Formats: sequence, C-alpha cells, structure tokens
Amino acid sequence: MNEQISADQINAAGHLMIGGCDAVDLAAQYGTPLVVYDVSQIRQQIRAFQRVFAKNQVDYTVSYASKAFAAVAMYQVVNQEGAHIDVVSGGEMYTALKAGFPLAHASFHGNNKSYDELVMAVKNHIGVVVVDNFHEIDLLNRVLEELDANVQVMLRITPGISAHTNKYIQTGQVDSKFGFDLESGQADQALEKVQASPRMTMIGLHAHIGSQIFEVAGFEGVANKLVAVADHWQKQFGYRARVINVGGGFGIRYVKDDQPLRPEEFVDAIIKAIKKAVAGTNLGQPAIWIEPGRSIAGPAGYNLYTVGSRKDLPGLKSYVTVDGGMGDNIRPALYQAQYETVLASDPQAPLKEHVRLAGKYCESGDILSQDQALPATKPGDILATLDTGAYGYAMASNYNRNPRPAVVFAENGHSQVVIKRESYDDLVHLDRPYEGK
Ligand SMILES: Cc1ncc(COP(=O)(O)O)c(C=O)c1O
Ligand SMILES: N[C@@H](CCCC[NH3+])C(=O)O
Repeated sequence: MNEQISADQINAAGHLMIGGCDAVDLAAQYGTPLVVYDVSQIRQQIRAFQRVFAKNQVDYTVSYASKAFAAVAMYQVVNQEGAHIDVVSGGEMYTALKAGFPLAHASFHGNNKSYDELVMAVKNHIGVVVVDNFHEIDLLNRVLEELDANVQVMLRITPGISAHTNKYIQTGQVDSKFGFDLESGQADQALEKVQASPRMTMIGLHAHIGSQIFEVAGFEGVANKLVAVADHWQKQFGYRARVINVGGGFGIRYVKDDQPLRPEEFVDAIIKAIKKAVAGTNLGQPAIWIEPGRSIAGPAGYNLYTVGSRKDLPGLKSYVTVDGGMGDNIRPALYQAQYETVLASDPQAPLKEHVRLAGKYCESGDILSQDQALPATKPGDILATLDTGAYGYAMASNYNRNPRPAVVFAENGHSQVVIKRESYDDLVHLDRPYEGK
C-alpha cells in the first residue's frame, strides 16, 4: 500500500489521477517522459503558508524560490495566489516578465550577479536585490548611478548554522560561497557600505541555511541569529531592520522513511521564535519573509515514464529501464535522492519485486531508484515517479542529445501543455556547421 497516494487519487478504472486527469491518458495524449503538475496542490501549499502568517498576525511575504521550477505558467499561478518570487538569474527574470509577473514582487538572489543582470533587474523595478558580496555592492552602485535609479536591498548573512542535509545543499555554514560572514565582521562592513550608498535602501536581513531540512531547530536557530544581528545593528549603527527573511529549505516527504513536519508547521515555529526573540529588543515586530521552493513545487510534480527493456541477472537485483532518467531528474545521481515510483494503471497493485529503476542515459549512475518495489511490469506500462516537482525539470539537460520532456499542468480535470517537448530540431537549433579551413 503506497501511503503517498490517497484514495481520491485513484479513479474508477483504478488509475492514478493527477489534477483530476487520468495519468495513463495523459501519457497517451502527450507522450512520455512527461512532467505533470497538479496545479491545485501548488495553490494549496501557497495558501497554507499564507494562512499560518495570518493566524499569527504578522506582516509577511511568501516568496516562491522559483529555481525549484520556473516556467511562464508557474509564475502566472504564483502571481494569481498573491505570492512573491525569488529569482537567481536573468533567465528567471525574463521568464517572469514574459508571464506578466510584476518584478516589484521579486527578490533577486545570487552570489555572482552580472552587470547585465543587475541592469535588467533595476530597469524592471525589481522589488529587492538580496546583496551577497562586496563586489556586488560596488557593481550595483555603478548600475544605479548609470541608470539614475534607486533600489531596495537586503543583505544575505551566513549565519554559521550547518543544516542537517546533503552537503551539496547546505548553505548556512561559515565555509560557504554565499553571503556575508558574521564572525569576521564582514556583515557589519557590508551594512556600513550599503548605508553609505544614497541609492540603496536597506530593508532587512536574509539567511538561507540549506534545502530539504527536517529539523525545526535549524530554522529556530536562524531566526534567533537574524534577530540578534538586527538587534546588534540597531544598537551599534542605529539601523532598524524592517524585514527578517529566513529563506526556504522546508523538507518534504519523498519516501516513507521521510517524516517531516508539514511545511507550514516549520513556518509556525519560525514565526514564534522571531516573535519571542524580538520581544527582548527594541526592534518592534519586523515583517517575516520566507522563500519556499521545494515545498511548493515538489509534491505537486509527477514524472511519467514508459517501461522498456529489462535485465535479469542470477542472484542480483533486476534492472527495469524507462524512457527517461537523469536528463529529466538528475537528483538521484547527484544527491542519492530517493523517490517512490508506482504503476500508473494500478498504483496500489500488490508489489511483486524489488528492482533497480534505470534510466536510458549512457551512464551507470543513471539509476532513478536503487531499490524500487513494483508489481509485475511489462514494456509499455506507464510508471509515475512521485514528488518530482522541485529541481527535476528545473535541472533537466539534453545529455546524450535527448530532448527535454514536455510539462503539463493539470487542474480540475483539465490538462494543458505549459512547456513544449523539445524536438530534434530544437536540439540542433543553436548548432552551426564548422566552416574551418
Ligand atoms: C536563497 C534561497 N532561498 C530559497 C531557496 C529554496 O529552498 P527550498 O527549495 O529548499 O525551499 C534556496 C535554495 O535552496 C535558496 O538558495
Ligand atoms: N537542487 C537542489 C536544491 C538546491 C537549492 C538551491 N539553493 C536539490 O535538488 O535538492
């Protein structure tokens, strides 16, 4: 019995439903590999975050970390729900602009924002630039002078908190490429530099300790640390922070051993920690901003595949191979990430065997799951990998010149392609014949 599939996700034919659509039909209609989002799940998670702030009566911003999954349609949905976004590149900004997303509701992150990206952000009236390093302060000052413009900024602080997660997705420890260090005094220097700029308005502090975090203590730690820094800045420099931005990182359930709190419960704990910490200061209650990516996009996403070849070896686990793999979901190969996969035509079918679920890429590491329990399968069956919505399509590649899959949004029984499947022509679109001597 797969606990990640609820009874109302199975239709009369016994098939998996996504956004009110039959997953087997979606695969037949749009082809595989296919990425499908249940749009109402995206909306529900954003609303759950908003409700927890309303309940605690604090000024807030829910800012979707769009690196988890960015597309014109996704920015539209986030905008409809009244959430903000964070962007980390010119490409994300451009996509948001194409979606009609007001960049005044966007924060611009990154540890090496380029001159051109800063120009784009400032010209399009970005809401906040989250300043990461000294080079950026100088570059941004230059851009603001040249454009005769002003901008709101936050400073990204490295809080010296190591999140308990894969080391490739930890970002809060002192030895990190992101943000201004506290201990060495860099954060204080950065505040003085930003305050000395007549064109920057400093609205608050930001920290992000990592991703796929299950322990609430890390988030309470970052909340306390940011309030302590804000208190120090008020006493030392007379600067009063209006915003405390604790980043994202709320862990989600991929497999049954994962037992995180619900994302909004992490946020409830953060709000309470900040309220308690500011009570001992003269800061007043700052606005609290969060930047969830995975928890909004992840559980809403499904990757559909068609089963192809199979390899059985005496005494060893069999390989069942699908028509996608590391090109549409690099996370198992990159972080040993685990997922659950079900048979779309019968997600609750009795399980018959444990297999290695392999991808089609020319790479031994292209294994979507090292140990997936499945019912009997045959070529042509449709498999659905669950909870793939964050950092799946977003990190997709054309490795082996495989076209990237289509992305479909499904909601209330309607489905629509929101990113077209790449064609072979798309793959050679940027190529130019070599005209050497
Ligand atoms: C600055 C910042 N904010 C938010 C996020 C989103 O994190 P998550 O997708 O784990 O919620 C990230 C990525 O880890 C990040 O770097
Ligand atoms: N790509 C990572 C998360 C990185 C978050 C970026 N700040 C993952 O799939 O878990």
